[in-house]
Amino acid sequence: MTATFPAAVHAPRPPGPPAVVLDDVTRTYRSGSGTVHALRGVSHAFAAGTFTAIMGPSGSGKSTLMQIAAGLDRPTRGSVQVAGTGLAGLNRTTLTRLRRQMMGFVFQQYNLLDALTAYDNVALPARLAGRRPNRAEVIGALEQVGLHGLARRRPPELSGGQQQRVAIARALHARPAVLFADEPTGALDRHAGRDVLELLRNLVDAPVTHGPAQTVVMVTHDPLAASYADSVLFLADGQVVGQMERSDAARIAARMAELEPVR
Ligand SMILES: Nc1ncnc2c1ncn2[C@@H]1O[C@H](COP(=O)(O)OP(=O)(O)OP(=O)(O)O)[C@@H](O)[C@H]1O
Repeated sequence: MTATFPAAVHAPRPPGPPAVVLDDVTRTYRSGSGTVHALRGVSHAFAAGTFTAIMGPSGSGKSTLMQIAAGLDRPTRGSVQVAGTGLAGLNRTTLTRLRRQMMGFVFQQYNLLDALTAYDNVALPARLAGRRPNRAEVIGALEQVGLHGLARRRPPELSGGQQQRVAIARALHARPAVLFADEPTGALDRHAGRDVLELLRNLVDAPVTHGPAQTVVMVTHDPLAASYADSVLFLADGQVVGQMERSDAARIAARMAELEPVR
């Protein structure tokens, strides 16, 4: 493989208190053919103000871990805390409110509303939280991701890379404590993917003027994407089997190759 060390070499930031804590999380699915152990006793603390990539072979539990960390699914056993709040006892309404206040999402398929303009997609979380969006800030977020002048376009009128940047502008504007990204570069070409990764890196590195430091948790299959993170968490068969700090794509790829089942 020809992976090179990315331009995103970054200075370490002193670790803060955890933004997300998983404690002995197990998730079991019952299906027609039996029981699937998607996660088996996973414990991990994602420090605030850090960027973590989650990697592992297909079916190792990455998406399940992210869904549970974001309160979109509940563990069969174990507990999750986000910004100091335990998710276990929360009812659906409180959980939805916490998600809107604290979390942002960037998925492979952009999760934008096609009927809304880029501007209105960025302003949506504020509106959902009952706040009036600040026009200058919404435009500022779009400018920050290089979409100056495209505020009135709807997602179908934008390229994949531009749509993903709208999703990131929405996260910039909402300033969630934790941004969950699931294969955010999966549908993009190399150039657009690099732009997105640099934006995610900048979210974490930007000086915190108000509110909590931003934390990014990203699921990816791509070692080059993972090399933008402070830390890479490796899963296999529903368990954490390793962690690498500030590593380059070649070393991450080598670790992944050890985990992939021989075909
Ligand atoms: N709703 C479900 N019902 C039954 N089994 C499920 C369900 N969701 C996930 N699984 C199983 O749990 C395991 C972990 O799935 P998960 O999607 O978390 O893996 P992943 O590492 O994200 O995989 P991929 O890289 O292929 O997206 C797999 O064996 C999967 O088939």
